[in-house]
Amino acid sequence: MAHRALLVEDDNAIAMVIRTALEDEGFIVDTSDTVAGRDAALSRNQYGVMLTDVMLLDGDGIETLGAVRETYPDMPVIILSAQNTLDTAVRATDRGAFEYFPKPFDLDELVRATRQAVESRKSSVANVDAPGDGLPLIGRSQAMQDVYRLITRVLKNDLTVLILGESGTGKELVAEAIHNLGERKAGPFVPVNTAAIPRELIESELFGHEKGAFTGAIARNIGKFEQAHGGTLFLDEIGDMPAEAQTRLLRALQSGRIRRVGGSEEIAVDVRIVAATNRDLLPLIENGSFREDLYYRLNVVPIKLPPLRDRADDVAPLAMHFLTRAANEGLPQKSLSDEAAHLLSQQPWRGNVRELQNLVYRAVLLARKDVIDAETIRAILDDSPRDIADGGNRDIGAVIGEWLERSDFSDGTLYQEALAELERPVFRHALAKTGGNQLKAAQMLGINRNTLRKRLSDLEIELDKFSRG
Ligand SMILES: Nc1ncnc2c1ncn2[C@@H]1O[C@H](COP(=O)(O)OP(=O)(O)OP(=O)(O)O)[C@@H](O)[C@H]1O
Repeated sequence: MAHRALLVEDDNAIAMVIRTALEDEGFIVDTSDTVAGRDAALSRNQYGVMLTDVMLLDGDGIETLGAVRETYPDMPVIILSAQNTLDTAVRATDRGAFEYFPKPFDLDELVRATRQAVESRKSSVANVDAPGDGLPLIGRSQAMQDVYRLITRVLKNDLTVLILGESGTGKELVAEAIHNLGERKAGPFVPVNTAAIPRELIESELFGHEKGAFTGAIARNIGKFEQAHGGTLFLDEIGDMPAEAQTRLLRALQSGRIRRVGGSEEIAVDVRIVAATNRDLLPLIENGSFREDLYYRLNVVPIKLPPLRDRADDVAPLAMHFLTRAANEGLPQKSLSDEAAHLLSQQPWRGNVRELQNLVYRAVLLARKDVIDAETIRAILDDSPRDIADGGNRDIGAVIGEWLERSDFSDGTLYQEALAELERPVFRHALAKTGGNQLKAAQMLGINRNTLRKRLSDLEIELDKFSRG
């Protein structure tokens, strides 16, 4: 049986393209370009699915969707939007949209979703509170649109989410958005950085301990799982979790119960798990340092955050966002010249959004005029760890050859000098990657934090070049 679809779109060209594609698929398609026309069509015919634009000639297709959903609760609605913000995506799904397609969209994917919608006839979302002031996630690139769509799919359920992406891509921000926009928002959001806790304390951190459980356990301690009861537990840097803790975590996830270290009682906990890592877990599974069964438990809904260099369109809006934020924090109000914005959009951003944020704050402090120009940006970039780190790409053999031409190293320092030449770019890369976070840098390097601090001082590496603000 042919399905009837209602297409509400005021851009004639887009309407024509979608209509043709759907008709090719066997749909009978009616079109309308206004809210009033839509309502009239709905009252005349029964539709298997409606596809609607947001901004229509006489109103907002999302704002008026609630009434449509009330009258036709079984009709799936697909939103087509040029306002590609997380807010629009959330607004759309809150009003009961089945799917959300940011423009420009992939036509094949839209047709597939339309077919799926009429076949399942399920309305994905019931009435939900307005999203409130959810955290801002800036960026309208296609890659971020995909992220927003995934986020909206996990807001009304408790599915475990695994957020993947390089350091500084916004994994924690996404985890917070899932919590703050979801149904557990009244409960606690409890982040745990599993890499930052000493190995011997991680179980007690997660599950708590009873008084006297081990030397130093002078009082009962409630772990993160129990603290997150009714809310969301955000397990960050999950790829760095020690093996024993992985086993206990898996057991807790399977049973929904935890046991405090040194305790005998099993305690039921109601938590939503959102995990994140900047490491590629598959090789860790292969080499035995990450449990495969835990991986499958966590990887129910993977959300991959793209590196900033793959979404150059997002750079300028993010920079503007940080300028506003800096001003709200009491720093001088600055704007960005077009040339400066263009220059920023061309950088490789190895430290991703965090690196951009640090740079914008430095620019705000450095710029003498109200408008941050390309020259100021260039000066910061030239002075940044990236350049110095790239210096490490020089062939170390050639460098040593040059030294030996100039000196016979009779003072016996060749070995030390050569090591320092190697260490400098390694440390700088590690610090650039972690936005100046010494703990994380030390973990990446596999050296003690105090050793790192000492070497940084010996090598006269200035930390503030890498850190925020
Ligand atoms: N899309 C975004 N919009 C606005 N701010 C962002 C966005 N993405 C990241 N940020 C900001 O960049 C900084 C780094 O983000 P976040 O801490 O979430 O990254 P992460 O991926 O968890 O990093 P790590 O793996 O190093 O812990 C934060 O200050 C965050 O607010």
